[in-house]
Amino acid sequence: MAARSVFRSGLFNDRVAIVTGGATGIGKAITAELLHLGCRVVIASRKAERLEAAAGELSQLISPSSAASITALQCNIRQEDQVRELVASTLRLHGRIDYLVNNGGGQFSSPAANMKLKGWNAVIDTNLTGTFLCCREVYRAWMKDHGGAIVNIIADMWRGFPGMAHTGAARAAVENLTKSLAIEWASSGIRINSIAPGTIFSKTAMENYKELGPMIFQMAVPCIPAKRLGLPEEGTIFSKTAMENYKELGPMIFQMAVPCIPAKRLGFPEEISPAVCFLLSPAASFISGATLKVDAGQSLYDSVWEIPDHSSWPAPPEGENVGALRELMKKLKHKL
Ligand SMILES: CCCCCCCCC/C=C/C(=O)SCCNC(=O)CCNC(=O)[C@H](O)C(C)(C)COP(=O)(O)OP(=O)(O)OC[C@H]1O[C@@H](n2cnc3c(N)ncnc32)[C@H](O)[C@@H]1OP(=O)(O)O
Ligand SMILES: NC(=O)C1=CN([C@@H]2O[C@H](COP(=O)(O)OP(=O)(O)OC[C@H]3O[C@@H](n4cnc5c(N)ncnc54)[C@H](OP(=O)(O)O)[C@@H]3O)[C@@H](O)[C@H]2O)C=CC1
Repeated sequence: MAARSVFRSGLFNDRVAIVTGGATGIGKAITAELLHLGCRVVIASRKAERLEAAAGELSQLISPSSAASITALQCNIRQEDQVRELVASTLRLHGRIDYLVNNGGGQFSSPAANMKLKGWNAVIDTNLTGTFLCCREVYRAWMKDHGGAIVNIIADMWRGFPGMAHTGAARAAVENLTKSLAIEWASSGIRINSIAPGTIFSKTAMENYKELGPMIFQMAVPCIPAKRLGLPEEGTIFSKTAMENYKELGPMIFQMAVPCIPAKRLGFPEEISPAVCFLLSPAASFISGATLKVDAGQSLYDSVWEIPDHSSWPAPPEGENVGALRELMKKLKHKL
């Protein structure tokens, strides 16, 4: 991958950053740009092999004259002891931590009614508790006395997140956590902000959704008068084999978003990393507790979640306005 940046090269010379999830997708683009700017970057996530491979690949981008370096440290951000060890190892290695990018995270798609408690907890633990633990550990071990900058990657959950209710709840909580910490830690010279990406395509992000089968069937339930899926012996929709046919639709979920994006195309990780670098940089020296949406306006526009036509709501209260509308509709019907 080629790193580019609109920022002055050397901007982050002698600075040290931890990027969780820094081996793939958005995190990898952030790491590449930080390296390009001279930063010493520690990337941290669960899959050691993928982490090492990414560190090897990204180290090729570093020019011999650069102060930049990259180190891979395995860490599951859901585990308090592992987060503590990540921070301690980074300090042993580099003696300082200037920046933390809480990018590691994710979820699966499922209607809320089908989520198991274990799945709900996995998503909350990863995105909310993991972010909290990383913030708290860098604060206690370094930033409390030396200051620093933190960026939390959240999501486009401004109108809820139907189909991924767990992540919507977790990311909204992280946005609020960002505000609390911006105030509690201001006196240490810490700035903390969030970035809310729109729909961003990367191979690893897409692979996470390869099994969309059950979701697609479940999404049909509200449209079925019986309000349940038909069984094979009833000659209708749902069967294991029918579902298998839709297993590979995962990647489509990204393409399906395009009509809802004012830019009429997907975003890419390299369109998130400059915003992260900006918020970490001295150019953002007066910005804290803020959230920057990097979504081409998607959050202001349309939603991929279809609400089927229905008449399930209680009737409106009778009165002159309801009566007037009824008369109007009757007249209109006659005209048509
Ligand atoms: C329509 C929307 C428009 C959406 C339009 C599309 C826009 C996309 C916008 C957002 C994009 C991104 O964030 S892209 C980033 C995507 N990348 C990632 O998500 C990577 C990280 N994700 C993960 O690791 C996982 O998704 C996560 C669940 C968080 C953690 O998984 P783990 O295996 O580590 O967790 P465990 O502790 O083992 O628990 C797993 C439990 O989670 C549940 N679970 C896990 N996968 C599941 C699945 N596919 N379906 C059901 N349930 C599942 C089960 O209950 C599992 O338990 P059992 O029942 O025992 O098996
Ligand atoms: N792509 C998109 O459209 C959007 C993405 N986002 C968010 O941006 C972030 C990056 O996503 P993206 O690059 O797209 O997708 P990826 O799947 O490529 O990245 C997710 C990264 O998080 C790491 N990770 C997941 N769980 C843990 C954990 N428990 N501990 C440590 N690391 C973990 C993964 O590594 P490993 O599995 O090795 O642990 C992986 O590197 C995520 O938080 C994602 O939810 C938000 C909005 C939209």
